[in-house]
Amino acid sequence: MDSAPQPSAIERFAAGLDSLVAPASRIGVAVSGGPDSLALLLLAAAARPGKVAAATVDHGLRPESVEEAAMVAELCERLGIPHATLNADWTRAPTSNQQAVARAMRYRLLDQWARWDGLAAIATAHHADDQAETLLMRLARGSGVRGLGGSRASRSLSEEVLLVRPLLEWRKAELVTIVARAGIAAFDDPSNHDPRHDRSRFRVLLAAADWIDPARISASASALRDADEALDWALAPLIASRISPCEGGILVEPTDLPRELQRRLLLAAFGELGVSAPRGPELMRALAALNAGQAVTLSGLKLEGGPQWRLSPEPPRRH
Ligand SMILES: Nc1ncnc2c1ncn2[C@@H]1O[C@H](COP(=O)(O)OP(=O)(O)OP(=O)(O)O)[C@@H](O)[C@H]1O
Repeated sequence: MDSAPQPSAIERFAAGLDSLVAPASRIGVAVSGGPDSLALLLLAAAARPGKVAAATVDHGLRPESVEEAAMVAELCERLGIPHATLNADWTRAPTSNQQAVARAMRYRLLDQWARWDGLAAIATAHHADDQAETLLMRLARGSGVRGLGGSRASRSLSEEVLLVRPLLEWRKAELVTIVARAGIAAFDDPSNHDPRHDRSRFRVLLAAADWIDPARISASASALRDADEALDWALAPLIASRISPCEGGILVEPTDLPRELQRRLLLAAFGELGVSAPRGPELMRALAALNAGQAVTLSGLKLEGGPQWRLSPEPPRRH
């Protein structure tokens, strides 16, 4: 079957993938059956022959999902690529926040599969148009540097497995062309057009504004991701030198730090006490109070301000 993308596309993809995962390593591709991940499959199969396996997660939440997984399995068989269908095993199918719950399940299953099959990394097909949608969505929610940076090209999925996104600089139209040229019919997930999802609304908005170039927005997201990584790099020695244990809690030394580093230091202190991060606006209010020398309670902690901040578990309330 001659479904291989153009040599220039394979070369471009291979260069990007090799910068994320060592060329000798076997990788897994996450293929939903949509055009983006089918293009990823074709590119990976051509760029790393014999070192690619594919998996489709059947979330069991839409009646068509069985057929979609079977179609990807059949295509992989024709391409000579090993394929696994990973079935979500819900003790209780999610009723609220379904997309986020399904995503968490998907990454868990993909990670288990990668470890079982000895794959160094899982690749997903997130692309520049996704990044642009994410940035706009998060701007509309008032996100900070981290949120606006969108998806990273590489992060750990677990201790043994990397999650890589080798298509972040590719446009969706390029991926659609690769699949169409190969004569493959992709599935269309109806939830991608569901106006109840923020992402669908921003997709429509971007498509209608032909004066906005998603690749430029994606370049901004990439610059913000670099800035976010630089801030984390600057924070690491501050965590070691400015957070210390004290009787019944921990002390934080915030003096002279810019507000964004104070904010990250405070988040690190929450982490050290085993408390998950509070919502952004709540954290900003607490930060202002601490800098004004006040005491506040947040996420079950008592925070006392001043030149040094003291964080301790909130005493149990008396009834
Ligand atoms: N059912 C699936 N089986 C295998 N891979 C999938 C499945 N759904 C999504 N993926 C992978 O994840 C990529 C992103 O998919 P999609 O944009 O639908 O997910 P998302 O939930 O919006 O993104 P994220 O996972 O970053 O939150 C796809 O291109 C594909 O590589």
